[in-house]
Amino acid sequence: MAARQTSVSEECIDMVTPWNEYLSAKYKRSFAYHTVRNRLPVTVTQVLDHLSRKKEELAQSLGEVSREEVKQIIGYFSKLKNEMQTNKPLTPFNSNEVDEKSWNDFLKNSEDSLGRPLLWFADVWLHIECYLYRRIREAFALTQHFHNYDPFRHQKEDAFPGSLQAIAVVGTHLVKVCSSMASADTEKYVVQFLKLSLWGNRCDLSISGGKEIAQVADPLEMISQLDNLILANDLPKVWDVLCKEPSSRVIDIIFDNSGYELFTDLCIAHLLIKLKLADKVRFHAKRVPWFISDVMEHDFNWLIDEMGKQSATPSLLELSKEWKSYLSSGCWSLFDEPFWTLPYSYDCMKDVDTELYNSFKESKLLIFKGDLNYRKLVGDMNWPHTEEFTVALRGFTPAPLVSLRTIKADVVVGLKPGTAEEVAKVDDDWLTTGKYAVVSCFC
Ligand SMILES: O=P(O)(O)OC[C@@]1(O)O[C@H](CO)[C@@H](O)[C@@H]1O
Ligand SMILES: [Mn+2]
Repeated sequence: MAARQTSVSEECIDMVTPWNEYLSAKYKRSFAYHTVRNRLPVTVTQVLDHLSRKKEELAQSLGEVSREEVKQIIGYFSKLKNEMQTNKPLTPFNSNEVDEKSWNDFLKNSEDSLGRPLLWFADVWLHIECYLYRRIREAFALTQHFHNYDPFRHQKEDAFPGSLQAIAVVGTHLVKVCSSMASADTEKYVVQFLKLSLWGNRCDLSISGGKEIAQVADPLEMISQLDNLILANDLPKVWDVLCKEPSSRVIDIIFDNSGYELFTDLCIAHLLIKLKLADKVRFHAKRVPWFISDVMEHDFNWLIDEMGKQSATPSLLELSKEWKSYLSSGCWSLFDEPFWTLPYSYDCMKDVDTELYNSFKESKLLIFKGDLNYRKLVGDMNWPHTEEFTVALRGFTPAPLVSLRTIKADVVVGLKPGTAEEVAKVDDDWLTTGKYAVVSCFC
């Protein structure tokens, strides 16, 4: 295999991402570069620090062997950080996980025509960033005691108390709305809860560098003031899809983050069932720790259990009970297909996971949450901002779908001519802070 240049400074070009090119850290004036250069090493360092701090505690509860394994993991992460910072080739996985062949095939097939592997600062940002989280997973997969360890769990759980008040306000509102809604108000409330879930996507621990973000105390009050920050708003189209009486009564929600955002997603699922706009909701979570705050099965069950302990808020007790019964009756179901933690954009789903793609064909509506799902929908490419969402999907249209996403990466489509320029005038960093949002629908 021929060696490629590995120096970061030689590999990167001092420019913004050109239009219609893939986002990549090779463009020094891009968010991808900032992420690979600064944000991702911080994520690895935080995991390292966490383990170093917990070493004693873990050795006491798991035994002396675990101490050796913590050392092994720390060594793995130091090496990983070095590989990233010195722009080394992306190496294959070797820990016998269920998705290993898919990942290694992907890496092999991504080599260039001379057989040179991917590099951290040269290739598609989406692939690089997903690879990092899969490598974090591998460090634990290679051990015995930490095989299923989620190094981000403490951050996800620690963020919960800060959003409890907001959860209580929204939960109490949901219960009230469901018990007394006039049919003329149905659209109003469905749209309101879709907006709550949209803005819930601001709560992502990966954008805040792992720091807790407390949710505002009254999100109902807040969302009514944020409409002008939704730069493309297809909510009316979403409502039309939901009202139609097609053969399918199944809705899919492809989760993003745990905690408050997850709670708002479950509120939508609750409302859709109560209003008989769906008979079944299928949720899709991640099977490995992902982008710090993404929902895994444990986080999902943990949230519903925690709600069931909030005796000061009867609505949360009621919802917790009802959601458990939805799960046991099969009205709600949770999946964690390996596809979501592969690096592929969604136009590849049909070939890479045909079963998942075919199951989506049965859906009335696919609801994709968050920034990373958006990047995978539009292929992590720097589309002109006025490009149509449907074009950017490049054929990924198994069923009607909507993306509810606050903008945290420098790609966005579906804007009216002039909108991007107007926003850029007032906010330099409008593409990366999560202040603005889009609701983009294909139907
Ligand atoms: O998908 P989410 O949780 O909304 O956001 C994930 C995120 O924080 O991570 C990526 C950069 O590291 C960005 O796409 C985005 O900012
Ligand atoms: Mn996320």
